[in-house]
Amino acid sequence: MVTVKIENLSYSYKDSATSVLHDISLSFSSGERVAIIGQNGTGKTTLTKHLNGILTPDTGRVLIDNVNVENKTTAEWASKVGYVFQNPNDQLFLDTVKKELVFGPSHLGIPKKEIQKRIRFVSELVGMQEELAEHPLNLTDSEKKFCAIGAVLAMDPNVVIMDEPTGGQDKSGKYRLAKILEYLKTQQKICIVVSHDMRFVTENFDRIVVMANGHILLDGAPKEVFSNPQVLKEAFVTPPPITDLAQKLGWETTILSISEFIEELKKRVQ
Ligand SMILES: Nc1ncnc2c1ncn2[C@@H]1O[C@H](COP(=O)(O)OP(=O)(O)OP(=O)(O)O)[C@@H](O)[C@H]1O
Repeated sequence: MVTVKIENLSYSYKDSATSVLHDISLSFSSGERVAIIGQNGTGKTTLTKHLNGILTPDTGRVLIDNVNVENKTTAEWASKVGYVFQNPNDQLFLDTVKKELVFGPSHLGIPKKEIQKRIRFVSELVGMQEELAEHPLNLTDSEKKFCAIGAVLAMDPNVVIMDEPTGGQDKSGKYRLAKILEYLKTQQKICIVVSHDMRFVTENFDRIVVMANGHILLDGAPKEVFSNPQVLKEAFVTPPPITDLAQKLGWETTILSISEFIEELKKRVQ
């Protein structure tokens, strides 16, 4: 079990006159898959960087299992809070995929045998078992993302944060990501993902947090969130096309998938 609590967090970058995050309060509990959405520059990445101490709040605090994140360094939080950067080039720095996967757990003092076991499992989970000897620079952008995810999962953190993992992923990449999210849920991890891919978000998350201008506008289950087209418009969030179509047809039921659309259509023509 793990808990994350963000209490009245406000933040502005030192070189900026304007505040990025305004009095944000949120909490997450074990097994939750949460997507944070909202237009570019609204503070999603800035918010997630507070969860392992990359950034420190101006006011307010973040508690992981009731411990203030500020009380430890980012490196000390690594075993508990895994952070996958938006750009894998900001994260990968070794000359083989295997070394990237081994680096985290070996620095945590995990015994060699356990590390080997983890690498076998994680490399399969992220689809990198054939690329372990490759230099990360030789990987495709999609593979680099999975390598970066694998490097974080190899530390077995209870909180996993991924910034834009769907960026540059094709259908099979998104399918693999969905499988990873499913696995993390079975392990009761908290998984917080920043994404602009509304279809991926509606299909794979239990909860969606909508941000605009450093504020939380909506926070709830996908159906609840996407039943607020006016508020989403304010956040410059475009619902998945199928949801949009149903709303334009004037249906009160919030539709999130093609199968739901067909079911609703059948009811209406009967
Ligand atoms: N290191 C920085 N120094 C100064 N300002 C920054 C820095 N990083 C981000 N910002 C600014 O803070 C605001 C929020 O940025 P942030 O990256 O958190 O938004 P975001 O919602 O994650 O955007 P995106 O969806 O494009 O990733 C933006 O105005 C951005 O220009």
